[in-house]
Amino acid sequence: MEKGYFHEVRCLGADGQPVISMVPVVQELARQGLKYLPERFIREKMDAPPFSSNVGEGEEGPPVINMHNLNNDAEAEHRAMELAKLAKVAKEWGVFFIKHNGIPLDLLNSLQDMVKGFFSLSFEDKKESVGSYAGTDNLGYGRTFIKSDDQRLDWIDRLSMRAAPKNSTLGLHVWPTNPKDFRTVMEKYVEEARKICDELLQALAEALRLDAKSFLRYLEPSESIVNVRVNYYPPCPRPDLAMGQSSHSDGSVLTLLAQFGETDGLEVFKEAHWVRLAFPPEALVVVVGDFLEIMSNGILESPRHRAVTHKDKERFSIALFYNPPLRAEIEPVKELGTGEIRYKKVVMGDYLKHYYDVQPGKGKQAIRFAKV
Ligand SMILES: O=C(O)CCC(=O)C(=O)O
Ligand SMILES: [Fe+2]
Repeated sequence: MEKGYFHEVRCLGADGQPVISMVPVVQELARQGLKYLPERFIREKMDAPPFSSNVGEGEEGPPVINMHNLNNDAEAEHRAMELAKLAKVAKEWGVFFIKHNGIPLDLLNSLQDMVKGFFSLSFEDKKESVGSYAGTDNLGYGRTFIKSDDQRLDWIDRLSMRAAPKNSTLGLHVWPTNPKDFRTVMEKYVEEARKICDELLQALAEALRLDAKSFLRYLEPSESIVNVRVNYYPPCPRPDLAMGQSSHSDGSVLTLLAQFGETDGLEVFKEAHWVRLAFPPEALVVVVGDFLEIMSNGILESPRHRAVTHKDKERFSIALFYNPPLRAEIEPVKELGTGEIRYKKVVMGDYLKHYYDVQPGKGKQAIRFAKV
């Protein structure tokens, strides 16, 4: 391989012993203008991208939810209609767009400047800006879900941080110090995003005719956990052979996804097809996570989803994962328990440990841990 920049990732070698795997920094490969795809990024046929179909707003894609109408002050009739729409899309897709979400446009623009500012730094400056990698490889600047030295790699670089509870550093220095305002801006965004998640969790419970607090009661503001992950997919020499992010479901209650610009890339698995979602301008995406699947006794299912890459275009997405504290015990809502109970009570921390143990898995492997 060319003169290289590498993420050093602790994982297991062929003999099962811990090794440091040298994972190429994808952005640096793209900066070198590679014309071919290095072998470690070539995917097996089965999960290669070509089986996708494209859908946009108003076609067969998931309808856009208008947050104005979900507001408690909205006209009763409008609210009831929006709740019905929400129930339908959440059940059928497990993923949907929201508009009129109340996040000021200038905040989203500043966030974009911060994120792009960080990724425009040299590799050395990024390392200096972030300070340290996480002990496990799921926080900090680098790579997630590298399990073995010979694993096929996604075409992605990442920056992951814990944004709540506030000031929970876990002893890590994962917040960039350059750009200077990165943390302040991201924390402002997280504050707004969290309000949206709370409103949605209340609305989802009502949409399923449950007590409004059924899901929210796990997410006490001072204790709940917000992890933010910036996904950067640089231009890729062979999008037909590579994957930006492999098929997975999210280890969250809800995930709120923002992307910059209109370059698509998110695909959802529905009725045996990968469906490429076109982002309406200024919309955010909401993804049902594994914990909401458990709480709703499978009435809502966390969708398998993945991200593809483009030949000449880069793409950024910001995923915000919203979760109760690690000691919380999650179980199907009691009111749903009149029929068959399909999920066991799980401790958040135990489930997440399992989730990280099986990732990168084949789609929805982790949830089996919670199935009765
Ligand atoms: O980049 C995307 O659109 C998908 C990101 C995602 O699914 C994740 O980070 O969990
Ligand atoms: Fe995801």
